[in-house]
Formats: sequence, C-alpha cells, structure tokens
Amino acid sequence: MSDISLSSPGGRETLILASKSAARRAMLENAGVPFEVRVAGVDEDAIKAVSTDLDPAGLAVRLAEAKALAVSRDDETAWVLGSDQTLAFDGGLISKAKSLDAARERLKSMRGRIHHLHSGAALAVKGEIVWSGVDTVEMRMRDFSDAFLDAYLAAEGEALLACVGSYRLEGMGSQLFAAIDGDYFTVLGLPLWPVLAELRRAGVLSA
Ligand SMILES: Nc1nc2c(ncn2[C@H]2C[C@H](O)[C@@H](COP(=O)(O)OP(=O)(O)OP(=O)(O)O)O2)c(=O)[nH]1
Repeated sequence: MSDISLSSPGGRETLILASKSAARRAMLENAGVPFEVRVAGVDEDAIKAVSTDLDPAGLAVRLAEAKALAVSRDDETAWVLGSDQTLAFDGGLISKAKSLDAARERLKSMRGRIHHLHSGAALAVKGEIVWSGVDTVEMRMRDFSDAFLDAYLAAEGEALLACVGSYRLEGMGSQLFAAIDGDYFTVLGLPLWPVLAELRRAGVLSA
C-alpha cells in the first residue's frame, strides 16, 4: 500500500477500498492513492436476482454501491470506494469462469465478436452513497486459433479465473483482441479517472 500521502496538508479522511480485487488495488497503489482494503461481504447473486430491471451498466453501479455501503456502515469516518464490473455479451451477462476448461469454452464463444465491460464505482460516507459512476469499454476480440487459446491458458493459468472475462489485458490477454474502444483502466475493473476526480473534488486527494 502506498505510504506517501498525496493529500493536502492537515491530512484527509481515510479511503477504504471495499474490494478483494488485486487489479483495483494495483491501480490505486500505482496512482499513489493512500488507502486501506476492507473486503465487502456482499451477496452479489442476491442483488443480481432482484436487479433484473437494470441494464449491465446499472447493475455494475448497484453492486458497487452495495459494496461501498456494506463497509461504510461499519466505519463512520472513512470514505469507502466500492466497485464492480459486468461483462455484457450476446444479450446476456457473463460471470467469472469457474475453471480453465470453462474459461476455454467462454473465450471460444467470444472470439471474433464484440463484448462490453462496464465498470461501476461508488463512494460512501457514514452509510450513505455520496457519488457513483460507470464507464464502458467495447472489446473487439479477434478470431484467434485453438492453438493460441491453449497456449494462452497454459501461460496465464488460474489467475484468469479472478477476471470476469477470463483475460488480463495487461498480460498476454492483449493478444486476444483486435482493438478495444474505451479506457484501459475501465477494462481492469475501475473507472479510474472519474474516481480520482471525485476524490479530489471531495478533498480526499489533493487537487
Ligand atoms: N488484472 C486484470 N483484472 C481484470 C481484467 N478484466 C477484469 N478484471 C478483474 C477486475 C475485477 O477484479 C474482476 C471483476 O470482478 P468483480 O467486479 O466482481 O470484482 P472482484 O470479485 O474481483 O472483487 P470485489 O467483488 O470488488 O471484492 O475482474 C483485466 O484485464 N486485468
């Protein structure tokens, strides 16, 4: 965790990242944002079950808000950042593969086609949502060969199962794509620019 506070003199409230995501942690650390991690124990499936009225972007925001609120209710002082990512493909929602075999079948079904990643984020203070936002990226997957796919899965291994699309864009996963249309950080799971802007506006980070 970064120990160089970039906040303005006199310090700032603590920022808590309510996420187990290594990618989200790395993005904030690399940006020099001081924070703590406290994983939100949220039943995402239960929220998905009652959110059928929401589109994939709206669901990402609702899940991000639920995670931020779950931690914020237990900490009356901190600013809590929750985040969630949904993958929309073929008119439906894709969730994380449970095995590399499932990841193989998933990637085969998406190759040569377009899917969208929606990364939502929310900030909560004292058990109230004070900000939320979402960003979307269009992912244009190339029609890679079975041989490439097998080599990719062998090279990347089980780490892929923590990623909603069974790929890590910052790794060999970049070779799965012909192009992407949108923000790199949003692919990794956080709409970083609007989150940083809100943290500065709120005075949690220095302007
Ligand atoms: N490193 C990396 N991670 C990715 C990429 N694409 C998606 N992900 C990760 C970011 C998130 O950790 C995960 C999306 O799942 P969720 O939004 O449910 O978050 P996760 O379960 O990881 O943690 P959380 O629910 O916030 O505690 O997929 C990528 O290209 N690279």
